[in-house]
Amino acid sequence: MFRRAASQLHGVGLKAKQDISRGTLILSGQPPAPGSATTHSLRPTNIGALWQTCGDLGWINHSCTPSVEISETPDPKTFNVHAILNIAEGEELTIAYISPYQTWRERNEALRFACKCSACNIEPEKLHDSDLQRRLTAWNINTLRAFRARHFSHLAHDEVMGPTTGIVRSLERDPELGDVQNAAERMLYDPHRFKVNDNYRALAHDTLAVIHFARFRFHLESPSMPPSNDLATAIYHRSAQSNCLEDCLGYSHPRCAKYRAYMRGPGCPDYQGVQFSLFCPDPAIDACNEYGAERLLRRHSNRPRSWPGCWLGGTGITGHWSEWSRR
Ligand SMILES: C[S@@+](CC[C@H](N)C(=O)[O-])C[C@H]1O[C@@H](n2cnc3c(N)ncnc32)[C@H](O)[C@@H]1O
Repeated sequence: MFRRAASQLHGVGLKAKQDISRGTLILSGQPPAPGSATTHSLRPTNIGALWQTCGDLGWINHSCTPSVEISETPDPKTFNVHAILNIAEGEELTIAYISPYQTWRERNEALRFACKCSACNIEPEKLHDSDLQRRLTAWNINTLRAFRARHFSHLAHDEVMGPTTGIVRSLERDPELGDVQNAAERMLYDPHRFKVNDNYRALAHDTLAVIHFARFRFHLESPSMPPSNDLATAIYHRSAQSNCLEDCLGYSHPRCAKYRAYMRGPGCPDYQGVQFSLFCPDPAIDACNEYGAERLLRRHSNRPRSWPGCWLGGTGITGHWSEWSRR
């Protein structure tokens, strides 16, 4: 999948022998026994002992916008290296030796060598924005981690996704809920975002799912409250579990028991913001979609007119929320 080759960053590095898609397992290894010798001369970094495992890992150069990442495995004796970006054939595999969510100065001080990666060698007038973006990302990550520790450290994932009314209300009362939601949304949806690594993306995704679900539940329990702007997202996350709109929203359809709602989520290539589609698995029943959409709109007719960019799609239905509400 890769080979050793001369690098523009430093000496020898690893280069992709083929296109490698994001998420691919690139190599596995075992941390060295304490005191074992290194297999070639490496300067220690804060990846620490892992460098000493050498083999191929020891040849990966650093980048502040890395393309691979070390991930732990359930077995503490092994580690994996995954691609976190799509890597084209011939491109160098790079890893972050230090946290990339620091300013240029901080990163280069921590590295103790002059980094030659493209992020460190941008035009001087772009450096300020780049530093701000990285600081903001660090702030987002810390905010999400703190929120998670506050609310979920003691809960299993299933409990989080099916919160009791008490948990839902405690989430809704959290004074930082809006900030946390913004932090998670920036990390997931901001097209100009710094490329956060997969662990942080997953953290943002989970946190947002929980917040949306809490808001959705809160709205259902308190119909006088205006619905969250992210109802569609809540439906999506809920329906991912149940596959059924009836389970999600309490709607039933006379002819189709499997009526389903889903949102084109951020993992979808044509995702364009808060957007969702409704569809019926039976393409013959176009009316089924109309019916569901109208019910949904009727139920949420008290929502603000400014409810942003939601689309209804699926068999026979494409439209904007504001258009549908006028029908
Ligand atoms: C683990 S080695 C990587 C293999 C190294 N290229 C070699 O040929 O031995 C780490 C060393 O490579 C150099 N290096 C790695 N990434 C670099 C980068 N982005 N810019 C400049 N030097 C880098 C640094 O000297 C660092 O201490």
